Amino acid sequence: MTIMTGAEYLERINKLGSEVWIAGEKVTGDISEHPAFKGVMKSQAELYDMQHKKSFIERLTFADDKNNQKVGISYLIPKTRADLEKRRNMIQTWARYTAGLMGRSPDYMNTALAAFASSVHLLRNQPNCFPEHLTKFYEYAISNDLSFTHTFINPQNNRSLMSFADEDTTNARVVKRIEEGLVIKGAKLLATQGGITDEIIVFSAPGIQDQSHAFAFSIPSNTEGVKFVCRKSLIADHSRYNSPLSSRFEEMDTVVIFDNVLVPWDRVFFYDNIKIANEFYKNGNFVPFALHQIVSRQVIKTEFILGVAKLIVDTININEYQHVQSKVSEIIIGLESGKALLLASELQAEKDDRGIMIPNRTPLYVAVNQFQETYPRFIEIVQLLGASGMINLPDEKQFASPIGDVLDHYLQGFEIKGKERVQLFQLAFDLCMSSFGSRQTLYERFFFGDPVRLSQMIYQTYDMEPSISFVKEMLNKKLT
Ligand SMILES: Cc1cc2nc3c(=O)[nH]c(=O)nc-3n(C[C@H](O)[C@H](O)[C@H](O)COP(=O)(O)OP(=O)(O)OC[C@H]3O[C@@H](n4cnc5c(N)ncnc54)[C@H](O)[C@@H]3O)c2cc1C
Repeated sequence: MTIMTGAEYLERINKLGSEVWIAGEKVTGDISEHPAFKGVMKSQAELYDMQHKKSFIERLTFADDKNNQKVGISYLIPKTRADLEKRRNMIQTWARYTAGLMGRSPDYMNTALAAFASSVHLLRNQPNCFPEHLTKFYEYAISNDLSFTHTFINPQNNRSLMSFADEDTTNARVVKRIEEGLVIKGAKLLATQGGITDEIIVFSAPGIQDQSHAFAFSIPSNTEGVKFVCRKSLIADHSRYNSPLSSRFEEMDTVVIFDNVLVPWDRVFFYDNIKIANEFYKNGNFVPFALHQIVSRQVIKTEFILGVAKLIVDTININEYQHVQSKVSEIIIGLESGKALLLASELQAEKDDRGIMIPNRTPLYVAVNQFQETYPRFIEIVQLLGASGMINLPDEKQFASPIGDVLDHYLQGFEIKGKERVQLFQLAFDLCMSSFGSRQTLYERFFFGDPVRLSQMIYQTYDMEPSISFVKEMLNKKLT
């Protein structure tokens, strides 16, 4: 097999029949027909179909000569700056289709797996590490265009620095090491799209101190004992007019429970190695490659929010007010900064010893940390511009009813009919005020981790020596 079609994705996930719990019931039958999943699975399927369309094939795939097949660029391990540009174009093409609202479009985890595979050297000759399993699995994933979710965060029961002193009864951990593989028991807090992907990649949370928590592996989502427990669905309505975003892009978040799950050895990448667990992500290529994907998507999302803001401004004709212009400019500044930081990461990319082109992580760290603050502000700006228009939104049925013509008249905007104006504001509501929109804000606030610790990471990893020397030189300079 080579690149997957949408129909193949749907068929595969339905066939898996993973254990998914929602509203107190186990999903039975085709999950792609379930009201909570059908929108997002359809969108995901459409992304896969794009890989086959003449107009997108060049942007989304490359020829893997070794295996004589077409492969999604999301799996590409870049060797040149041109490869990085190709990656950016692929990510942004898919992101444009979802307005950047699907943080777990397939490229996110494909990129992560490619990053892991390009860091296998860190596992070589280390205790309890299996670099060959990772390489083989990466090739298998490419050949089958596998879809993934991932989970690493532990349940939020005790975040104290001393939590390791308590007995662990909740976190997913290795409870047995047997001939067939590892046995995992416990939970991981979050897997977005849990239960609607082929596989789940599971790895340790940062800063672990217990050997039994130090692992990385991938298993099929329907592995015996794996349970995905959903939150409530955030789809208000399946009508594209009433809920244009949540009806298509509500990804679902799940708690993942491992009930004595057997992970076969050939799927274990490492285990019982605290040093590797803490260093593999930090020193490998995961951070720069994942961040390059995230920032590429966030740029498209910002472009979308700018469009929403400007259309609201035009629709109620508030262009002339200075504060309105300043507010829209804030979004423009965010957009242009994001684009510049993304390009800076590519321009400053360097090849590592193995010839892999690594985008510079510093501008990407800055971009993602900045977005954690600016995204909620962009949402606030749309609310401030839209005002009461954000809430007074008759639905599609009202416009189709005998009162529709009257509404069309009284709810008209500047040079636009009522139904069209309300459609725009429905979209703004879904982006900023619906349950779906609120989750989007939380998502971006915590994308790639807690903003507090992310900014600390920038402090800890930034090379400030040139600035220090600069000041020291200035202090010692004698006047002539
Ligand atoms: C919508 C959404 C989707 C997500 N999807 C996924 C997914 O698919 N897979 C996945 O694995 N994860 C996912 N996550 C989890 C995400 O990675 C985490 O939210 C993020 O890493 C922060 O961790 P936490 O939520 O456990 O927050 P916590 O670590 O519990 O933080 C809670 C609060 O305590 C403070 N705090 C805690 N510990 C410290 C400390 N040591 N020092 C200073 N302050 C501290 C934080 O600053 C914060 O204010 C998702 C999160 C959200 C919101």
